[in-house]
Amino acid sequence: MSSVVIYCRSGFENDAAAEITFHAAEQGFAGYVKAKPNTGYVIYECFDAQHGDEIIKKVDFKNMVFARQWFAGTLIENMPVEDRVGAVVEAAKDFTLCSELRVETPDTNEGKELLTFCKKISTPLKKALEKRNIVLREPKANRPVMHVLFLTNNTAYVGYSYSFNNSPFFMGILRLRMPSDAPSRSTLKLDEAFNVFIPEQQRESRVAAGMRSVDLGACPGGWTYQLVRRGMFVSAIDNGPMNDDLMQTGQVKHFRADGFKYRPEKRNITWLVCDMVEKPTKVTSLMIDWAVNAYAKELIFNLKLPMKKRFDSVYECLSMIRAELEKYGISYELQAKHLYHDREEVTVHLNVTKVPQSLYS
Ligand SMILES: C[S@@+](CC[C@H](N)C(=O)[O-])C[C@H]1O[C@@H](n2cnc3c(N)ncnc32)[C@H](O)[C@@H]1O
Repeated sequence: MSSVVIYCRSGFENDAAAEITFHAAEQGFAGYVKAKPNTGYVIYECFDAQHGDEIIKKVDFKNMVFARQWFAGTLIENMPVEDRVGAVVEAAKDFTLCSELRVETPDTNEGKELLTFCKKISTPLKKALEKRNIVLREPKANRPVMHVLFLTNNTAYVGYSYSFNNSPFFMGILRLRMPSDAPSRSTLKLDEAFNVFIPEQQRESRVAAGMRSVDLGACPGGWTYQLVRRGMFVSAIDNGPMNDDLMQTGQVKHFRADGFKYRPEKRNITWLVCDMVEKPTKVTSLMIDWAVNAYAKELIFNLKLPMKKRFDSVYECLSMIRAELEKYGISYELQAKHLYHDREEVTVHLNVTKVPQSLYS
């Protein structure tokens, strides 16, 4: 496979392009990017036909911030309208047996118009692929996922991703229902972050009732709502007005204070979340301070992106975190993602797994 197809939010093609170029080069691969503004995807063309497959194995998908999904594939153009199924099957004939088929489109208005067609073709296509032993009848773990990304009704990229290194979601999008009693739509960002960053089998223990948390820039309370919903006690820091129903739960204490100055009295906070609108490097420095001083164990925060050089800005902040934590000998896991519910921002998760006690005692 000579192409890597990367899905992103429409308008972020340059950032997704810069990101795949960076990671491919870091792993020693050479190629070039084809990207058009507002198409919702970019293509990384490898100089060596084998490299598409190797890139989606060797570059850790968790390190891709702007990519919602990716796969290694080839472009099929001018499919005969009377036999598009045959054209896709022919393009996939040498694939390793895949566990499932996802017939997708870019997440754009044009893409949405194609979704009905995608649904319609899915059933005959799946049947034909099953017959040729390209896709299994029943999904099975630890097998590649086959993707068909329709760009028009007779043009598509056909390929596969590896289930150990991809997004588990259709079109790379986790769709969540907006709770009717949540105080703001931002609530979905934190809900999505918990779902994307914390593996399902660990969620019950790591995002648990009774934990203490701090929400910096909490008002009107969309993020606090998610913490309360999960049974946590929340210190909500903001000068603005907090949603009344949340205050009634008895789980929330509202402090009218500056989120950049507030620090907890005790080191008993599991979760720090932060949605203050400020320069990304300023928020990053604050998060580093909380991590280095062991004020919280797990942190989720948003970095509001500048208009230009968004890739550079995010990677600068991630480098700052790595450099500081490593300097202090702190063990951690760090992940950042341009979530589906994020717009001009990315969400970062920092899990501090070990802080040398000498740092804060
Ligand atoms: C994007 S809103 C947060 C929305 C919230 N996460 C929700 O889901 O409802 C940003 C909030 O940060 C607060 N804020 C900005 N700077 C702050 C600061 N220095 N200290 C405390 N709060 C701050 C603002 O008052 C505002 O309510």
